[in-house]
Amino acid sequence: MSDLFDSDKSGGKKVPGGRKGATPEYGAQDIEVLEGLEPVRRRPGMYIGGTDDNAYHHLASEILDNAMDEAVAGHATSIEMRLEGSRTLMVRDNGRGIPTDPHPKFPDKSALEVIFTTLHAGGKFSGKAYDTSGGLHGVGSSVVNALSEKLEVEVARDRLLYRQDFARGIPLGPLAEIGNAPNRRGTTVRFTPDPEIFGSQHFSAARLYRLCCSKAALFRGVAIQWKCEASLIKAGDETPTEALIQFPNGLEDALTAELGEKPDLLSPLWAGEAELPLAADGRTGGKVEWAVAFLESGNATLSSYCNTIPTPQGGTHEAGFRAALVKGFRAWGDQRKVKRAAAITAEDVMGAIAAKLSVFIREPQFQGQTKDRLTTQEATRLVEGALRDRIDHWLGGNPQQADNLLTFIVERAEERLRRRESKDTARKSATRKLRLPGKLTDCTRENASETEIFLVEGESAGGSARQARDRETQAVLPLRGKILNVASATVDKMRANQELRDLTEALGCGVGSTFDVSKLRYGRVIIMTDADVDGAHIASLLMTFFYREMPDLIRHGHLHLAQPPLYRLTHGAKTVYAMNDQDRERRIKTEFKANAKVEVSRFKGLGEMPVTDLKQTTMDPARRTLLRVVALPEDRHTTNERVESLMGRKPELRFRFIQEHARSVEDLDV
Ligand SMILES: Nc1ncnc2c1ncn2[C@@H]1O[C@H](COP(=O)(O)OP(=O)(O)OP(=O)(O)O)[C@@H](O)[C@H]1O
Ligand SMILES: [Mg+2]
Ligand SMILES: [Mg+2]
Repeated sequence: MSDLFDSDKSGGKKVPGGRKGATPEYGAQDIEVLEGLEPVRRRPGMYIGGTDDNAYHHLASEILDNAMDEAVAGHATSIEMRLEGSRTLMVRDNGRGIPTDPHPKFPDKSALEVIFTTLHAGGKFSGKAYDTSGGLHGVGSSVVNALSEKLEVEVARDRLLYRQDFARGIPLGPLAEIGNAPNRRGTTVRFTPDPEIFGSQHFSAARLYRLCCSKAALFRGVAIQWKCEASLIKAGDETPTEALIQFPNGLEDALTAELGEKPDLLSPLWAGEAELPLAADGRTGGKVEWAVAFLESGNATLSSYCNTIPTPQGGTHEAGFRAALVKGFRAWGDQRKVKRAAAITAEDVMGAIAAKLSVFIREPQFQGQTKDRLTTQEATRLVEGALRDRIDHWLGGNPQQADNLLTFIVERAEERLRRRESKDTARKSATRKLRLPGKLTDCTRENASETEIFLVEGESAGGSARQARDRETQAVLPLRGKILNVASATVDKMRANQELRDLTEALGCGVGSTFDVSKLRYGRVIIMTDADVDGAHIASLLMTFFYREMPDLIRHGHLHLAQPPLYRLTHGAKTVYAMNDQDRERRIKTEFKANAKVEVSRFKGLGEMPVTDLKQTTMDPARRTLLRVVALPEDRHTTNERVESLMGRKPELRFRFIQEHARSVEDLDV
């Protein structure tokens, strides 16, 4: 195992004659296969979400969760947690005891050893030994073992006492029978997290005590005995040194305790539990339990759990809970003919409650091993289904109280609508948040008149433009090389074209008869194509599109052409850019000494131009030159005709350009 760490052995050969600083050849010898528990020690983040304080305490959760699973399955009634030193924790339960017999697949090892030394070994995959367990991956015990400097397991089972010790995941000997245990059964795990992984971190008594309280509240059938040496409790911390933690009324007790002495309740708590429908095979479908306090102050909180595992990031069970509540209040409003209740959203209800929600379901799915979010799709429907009737029933049971709550929530909804309205007008419709195309890289400034959008040709130019831009004021939208030739396309075909749709969405101002210049999201729309024939063609197509579909955009002076150079001329320290061949010759003559050997490089496209060059010459508002597009002040009808007939060749002739320098704007005949 240790030679996995030995980079000399796994390092590849150097490439002969390779570039200076080149990496060694990359081949099969670079692909490592980590065995046993090695992956856990090498990448703890994948298993416990990091190596910080949360990760450290997650180790305690894993062991406690296993004891809880045993209790929830109906096999244990009592759990003990003892903080024995700042880094040593003991967890004991009176459950069935981890199986100690030889494992069928590994006859020379006990099941216990397999569980603690093998990833993905567990009794919770099939649902035969456990119904609604928090454990499901079969990695918890082995991960804690791998990350512990030492770990001891003691199992009392079949009147015998067994024990096995480990160090950093490696057994120090086989599972041994160490005596009789006539009146005892269950599992004890004692472990010390490895400072090699966690540095000088240690357990927080307060945090562990809170963990025990929340677990006990989630399952009334268990009592948790807490013990901790007084020296391990910080000064001023009220954590007891010893306590028997039990909540006979489950979540309701826990919520009451959490709300403190004088909660600003609008009604008594709404709490209860319900069975979930039986599974197809007739086994338990699990259950849902909840406690909800409606609060005047709106200090909203929601703690949710699945199979006693906290889900701080919510998930599908919370979605079902929210849906049941909001539908319940809307239905009550309907029944009481309160029209305004239709405006209630989940946000209005959830913002008015402090609540706890706990579900027990079979084969839950979580995001990752830290299980922060429940992803089981079915949970939404199950929870909503179980709670819908219950809330109707609760509201209907006390109409006076239900009306009061409804009024409170409707007021919240109306306040929300008012807030949104005033915010909308303040933010100006021009910068309204719209559905924006995915390939748009937007700028951060809100005020439309101070921003600009670059329309560029293709992804690679888009990449350069994104790097060269000013994130605050410049947005970038890459368009696929050849856009539709709008002059010859029907309106339907044009509107179905994805590139043009993305463009329209990004601008936000609509097209044709729905065009509204006040909704334009940017002050300047800048076409930035390569300085070659293709680039000019694409620019013409775009100008024609604007001319046909958003003529006012041009009339109000929003449309511009960027002027990227085609050449870079260097001699010594001096660098000059040239727009075209003519410009190049002129500049070589005028800007450099006669007979100087000027180095000329031609940019193949914007995508190949170094980002700093692109910024300096074309994008930086302080140095660039822009052409403003102005439609010839002709009768609209004739211009239109001429555009149609000329399109595909040189429609830009139909426009006049005004050159805008960084600081001055001057008319220019092109
Ligand atoms: N305290 C215990 N009492 C009885 N059996 C236990 C106990 N702790 C662990 N086990 C057994 O060991 C198995 C492996 O535990 P482990 O924590 O590694 O995985 P898991 O609980 O199945 O899943 P997860 O990785 O999600 O926690 C469990 O499935 C269970 O069969
Ligand atoms: Mg587990
Ligand atoms: Mg395991």
